[in-house]
Amino acid sequence: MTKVFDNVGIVGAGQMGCGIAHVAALAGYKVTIYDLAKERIEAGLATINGNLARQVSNGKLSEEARKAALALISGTTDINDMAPMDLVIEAATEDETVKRKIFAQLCPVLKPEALLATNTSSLSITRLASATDRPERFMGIHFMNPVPVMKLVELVRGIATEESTFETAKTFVRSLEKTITVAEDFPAFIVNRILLPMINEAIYTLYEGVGSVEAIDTAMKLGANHPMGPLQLADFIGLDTCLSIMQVLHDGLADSKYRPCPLLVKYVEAGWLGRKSGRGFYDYRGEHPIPTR
Ligand SMILES: CC(=O)CC(=O)SCCNC(=O)CCNC(=O)[C@H](O)C(C)(C)COP(=O)(O)OP(=O)(O)OC[C@H]1O[C@@H](n2cnc3c(N)ncnc32)[C@H](O)[C@@H]1OP(=O)(O)O
Ligand SMILES: NC(=O)C1=CN([C@@H]2O[C@H](COP(=O)(O)OP(=O)(O)OC[C@H]3O[C@@H](n4cnc5c(N)ncnc54)[C@H](OP(=O)(O)O)[C@@H]3O)[C@@H](O)[C@H]2O)C=CC1
Repeated sequence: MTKVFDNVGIVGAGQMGCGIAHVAALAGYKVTIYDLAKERIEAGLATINGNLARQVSNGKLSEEARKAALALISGTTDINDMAPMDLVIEAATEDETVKRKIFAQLCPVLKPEALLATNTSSLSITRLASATDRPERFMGIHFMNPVPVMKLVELVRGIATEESTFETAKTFVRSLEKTITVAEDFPAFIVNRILLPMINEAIYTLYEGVGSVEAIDTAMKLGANHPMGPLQLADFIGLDTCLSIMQVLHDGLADSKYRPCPLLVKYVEAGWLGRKSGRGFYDYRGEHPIPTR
């Protein structure tokens, strides 16, 4: 597959940043992951290594390809290391203030011709672009979780995104062997506009006592053939991210049907963010996940 450039920077060594680094390195890009804390980066690199090793043991990847991909990935806590990047994908926390602050620090470091993209799940691309020095070279490249497995990437242009930026992003995503869908710049785009209200409704179903965590997840897995139950999926996405997306839908579309369930708010306030914090609708701290309700 044709590579469009060599150096890809990722901001945020969370589950998405690491997943994007994983697939980009497998496609031959030199990847640098930036995050605030050294421990985050170390944990992220360990996760990538584990996921690559699993692909080797499943026969999906050769040992040589695993080693070659790992050798292409490095981590940094110094934003100045983003200077040589041709494309930077921001995959930090789903919070507009956090993302704006990152762009303010990142833009002066980048080459003028570098492309900047965000993996945001919901936020306005046009508004985020306005917080950069390059709205014409800025757009949404929205990967799905888990990135190494999910085939889709949503591409979202802001009002100022140039056609050449969009074309380069398409070539980049195709070089990762992902399928593209194009969404307009409306709150939460396509996948999350449809998926998150379903998850929020599952949380209301729990909140109103219609079913237990286990009943709701079993119902949707066996009754609707979903690979994961909606509460299991919410924990997998991260409850903070789910809440942020619902808030963007609620604020952006001004319709009460998007009101985040108060139980979701409570879990996030408790720091029960799902798998990444060890507890959400399930408790992951033991050998097997145990429903928390
Ligand atoms: C919030 C947003 O902005 C947008 C989003 O991403 S919304 C979320 C979209 N994602 C989904 O809806 C995921 C729904 N769940 C699924 O599709 C499946 O449960 C799943 C693919 C995650 C796991 O599938 P499964 O059959 O239960 O598990 P399993 O057989 O162990 O894994 C299947 C593959 O996924 C891989 N995998 C599972 N979890 C993984 C992870 N966290 N990271 C990387 N790879 C993972 C496994 O290694 C395996 O790979 P191979 O096929 O190469 O062997
Ligand atoms: N989870 C999902 O299923 C999906 C998420 N997304 C989107 O991808 C983005 C990342 O999500 P996800 O990976 O799940 O989130 P995570 O919480 O797993 O990771 C976010 C990472 O960003 C780091 N971070 C926070 N602030 C900064 C900063 N100023 N500079 C550098 N790094 C920072 C966090 O560090 P710390 O924890 O120390 O704050 C953390 O390591 C979000 O925009 C989300 O909406 C898109 C598709 C799917």
